[in-house]
Amino acid sequence: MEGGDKVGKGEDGGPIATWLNKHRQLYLEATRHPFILSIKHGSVDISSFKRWLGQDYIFVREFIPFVASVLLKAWKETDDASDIDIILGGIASLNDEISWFKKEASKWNVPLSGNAPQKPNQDYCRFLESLMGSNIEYSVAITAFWAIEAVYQESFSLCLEDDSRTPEELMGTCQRWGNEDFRQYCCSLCRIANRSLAKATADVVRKAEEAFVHVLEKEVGFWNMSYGDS
Ligand SMILES: Cc1ncc(CO)c(N)n1
Repeated sequence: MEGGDKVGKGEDGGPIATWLNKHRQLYLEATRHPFILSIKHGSVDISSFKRWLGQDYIFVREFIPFVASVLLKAWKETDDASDIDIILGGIASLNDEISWFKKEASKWNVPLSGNAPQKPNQDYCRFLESLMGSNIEYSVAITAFWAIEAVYQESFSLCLEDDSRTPEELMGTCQRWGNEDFRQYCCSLCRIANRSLAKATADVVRKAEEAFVHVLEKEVGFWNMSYGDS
């Protein structure tokens, strides 16, 4: 099965399906990274996993205000109340996620406080911040939001496929983002983004595509950071 088809298209086509084709190579780099494949194949280096865990906690803490900013834009710019419900659901699951990170970090002896963000993480967080301003259109922000969630969904669901040899102690991590509910949630975000883009000007659509590409690049950088040695 081709990667982008599962969480990408939603049911209504739209620009996102086109972008997934156009940027397929980069999308695959982000969703089939050697780090994820090493989890799937059972050969993952646990120190890489621990580095990813510590860094991702820092990222998720930054991701919360970003999602809050998307919620605010939705409230201002859309007349569809279900957008708010779906984004609010995302915020609720981030609340669970923070607790999960704390539990998981203590299980692996990964310190969470005083853990400095590495360069690719800083770059990614700065990019998130650049999307939080009120000058950034809802279509652009919701597209980035969808892409950020979709990369994790697509990546971790690979580790749950029947042929995977994911280590038992990493199954919880893979299920967190690879599960069916999270996939559905990503599909909802994709539909919202497509619908919003359908009403946007050509200039905004172009900016949203750019944000999508940036997310993919930042995700690759983030995986590389976890995977590298030291
Ligand atoms: C780097 C990164 N991208 C996406 C997600 C999904 O929430 C995450 N937790 N971390």
